[in-house]
This record gives sequence, C-alpha cells and structure tokens, in this order.
Amino acid sequence: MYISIRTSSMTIRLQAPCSESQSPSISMAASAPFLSQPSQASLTYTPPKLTSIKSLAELPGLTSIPPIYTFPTNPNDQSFSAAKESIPTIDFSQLTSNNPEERSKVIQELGEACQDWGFFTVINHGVPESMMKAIIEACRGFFELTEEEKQQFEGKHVLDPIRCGTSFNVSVDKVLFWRDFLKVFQHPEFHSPNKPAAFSEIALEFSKRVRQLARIIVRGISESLGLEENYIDKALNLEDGLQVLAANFYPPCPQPELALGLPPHSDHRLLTLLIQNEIRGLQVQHKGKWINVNPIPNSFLANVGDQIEILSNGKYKSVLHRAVVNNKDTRISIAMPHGPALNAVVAPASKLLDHENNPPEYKAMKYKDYLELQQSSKLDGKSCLERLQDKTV
Ligand SMILES: O=C(O)CCC(=O)C(=O)O
Ligand SMILES: [Fe+2]
Repeated sequence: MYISIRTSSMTIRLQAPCSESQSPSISMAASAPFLSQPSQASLTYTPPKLTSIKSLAELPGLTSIPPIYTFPTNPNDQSFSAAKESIPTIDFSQLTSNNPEERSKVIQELGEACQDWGFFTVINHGVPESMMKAIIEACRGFFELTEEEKQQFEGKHVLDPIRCGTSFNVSVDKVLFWRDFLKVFQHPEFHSPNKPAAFSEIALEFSKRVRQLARIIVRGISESLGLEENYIDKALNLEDGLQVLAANFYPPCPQPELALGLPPHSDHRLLTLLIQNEIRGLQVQHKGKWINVNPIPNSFLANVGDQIEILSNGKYKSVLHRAVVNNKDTRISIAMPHGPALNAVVAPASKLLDHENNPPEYKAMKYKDYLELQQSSKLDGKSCLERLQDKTV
C-alpha cells in the first residue's frame, strides 16, 4: 500500500506496512515531481528507508500527515473533565519513615490513590534531578542517532532485551502512532545499547534507583490491600522481577488533532514509574473523562498496571491513559515498568477472595505469556486484561 505526503516542495510516496510479513519499516519511494518520469533514469533517486517518525517529522516543509497516521474519527476525544481535579501526590519519604503514624497515613493515601485514580505523583523520592535529566538526554541522544545506527537495535521479538521502533507494533497497527520507542530490559539482567556512549552508565545508575523506589511502593501497595508487606514480593518473585526502560519520542506533528502518540491503553506490568521532559502530552482517564497531566519537575508519575489489578482482584484498576502530540515541541517520556519475574504466575491473592461474595475475577496466567500476548497484540484499551476476566466463575 502506498500513501502520499505533500510537503511544500514535493510529494513523497511512502510504502506503508500492511501485513505481518512486512518488516516494521516504511520505505520511501520517490515521486517528487521532478523525478516522476521513469524515462529519466539518470535522475533516479533512491531515498533512504524511513524507519522512524522522527525522520518523517523532519522532512522539510511537511504540512500534512500521511493518511496512515490519521484516525478516522477525532482521536483527541473531547470529553475532558471540567473539574480542577489533579492526580494525588504521595510523599515517598513517608513510606520509609520510622514513625508508625506517618507510615500508616501514607499507606492509606496510597490505597486511596490506587483505588480512585490508579495514578499518583511521587515526590521526595531522593533520585537526584540531575540524574533524571541525564537519562532523558541520553534517550534523546539515542533517538538522534542515524537511522542506520538505530537499525542495529530493531528487535524482532517482544522478548528481545533491546528493541527500538516506531508506532506500537507496526505488524498489527492499522493506524500508526506518532511515536518512536526504545525498550531496554534493565533487570534481572542489565542491557544497554552501546550508543550513545554515556547511555549505559546513566541507565544502570538510574534504573537501580528507580527499582528501589518501585519495590518500596509495591510493598506499600501490598500493605494497603491488607496483605503482608512482602506478599507481592514473594508471590511474584520480585527479586527477579522484570524492569524495562521504555523511552518514547514524540516529535512535532503538523496536524496534531488527527494523530495520536499512543492510544488509550493500560500498562500491563505491576507498577510504572514515568518521567518526562517539560512538554505536556499525557492524558489520564478519570471517572470517564480525560485529564491533562502537567509534568511536575523532579517527580515520578506512578501508575498501577494490569498485574496489580489481577492480584488485587480488581480492587485497584489499571487506568487508561494516552499520549497526544503537538505541533511545536518534541516530547520525551521514559516509562519504567516493573513487573513480576517472567516465570511467576499472577493470580488474585487468595486472602482477598471469598468464594461467595468475592470470587476470583481473573484467571491466573504466567507473566511471560501475558507479556507476549500484550506486546504482540494491537494496543487497544484493556482488551488484553479482559481476556483473563473470568465471567463464568
Ligand atoms: O508518553 C507518555 O507519557 C505515556 C507513555 C506510556 O503510557 C507508556 O509508555 O506506556
Ligand atoms: Fe502506558
């Protein structure tokens, strides 16, 4: 399938991926007016392979987006909350406090945040701001590598420890997303692209710190559910838990109202901790309406993933969120999802079940199987989690 893009000086035809057998890249076939006559063989132009939204966004004079990036109905659905509600804040320092009253208060706040929002801002976390900025710049440096350099890291399988690409999964996406990504496994084994040079050192330090935060927050969540502090740690073997650095790059888009960076989805892990540059773009669904998230400097945005929804038997829901794009600035976000060990089986905690009044709502599944299912399917709301919801019990 070919699609045309008009820039102020030429028309470019792109070959869009349309079947699973095609590689996750878009090859550009030239049809600039001055090259359009096949007889002019000497003028044959072999354009570079277009593998990223960054290289498309940087085409000089791009004024419209190719139809493959255009949603049939307005993707930026207008049902925004008029209320001035904002995501709750959790003071991380209180989670590690020796003062039992302070700790029980923050555990309660954490439980309420998980139940009412599924999202919360984490402050006083102790990760130096310079480190947060350095990892964002390291990721920017990765996306700014040449297309050829990045191609070395184009993973083929969802369990490849280093994988970069564009959209979500171009072999299943019907409409492409205005986003490039880099996903790197950080734990139980640390991986890193070898470019840019400083990436590895910064990523190692940053992910260690973030994993410590995540484990302490997960203990707090466990306690807030009325489980033992270490219940989730032990049940899902978090010592070997999967931690991924998932960086998103959203360049300026000439028609931001027609495109999306990421569609509404829930995160499939236990807990994601996200940082972002100063550009807005994330929206969270709350009480059926979308809320714009304002980036708060020096904080992490945490959200509950599908595995917490399963484990809590639906008491804490993984919440839909999406990324919109803009026509001025590049937005970079780094999500650090923390999951169970790949071979752990996730099921509702038995202590939270009562077979008469609170039967299990989700089937048990090995985390590795869930991960493969989610990453190889179309990103579509909570469709993956819904496959586990056992309505027959
Ligand atoms: O870019 C964002 O803020 C959202 C990223 C996200 O939802 C994800 O990577 O799962
Ligand atoms: Fe997400």
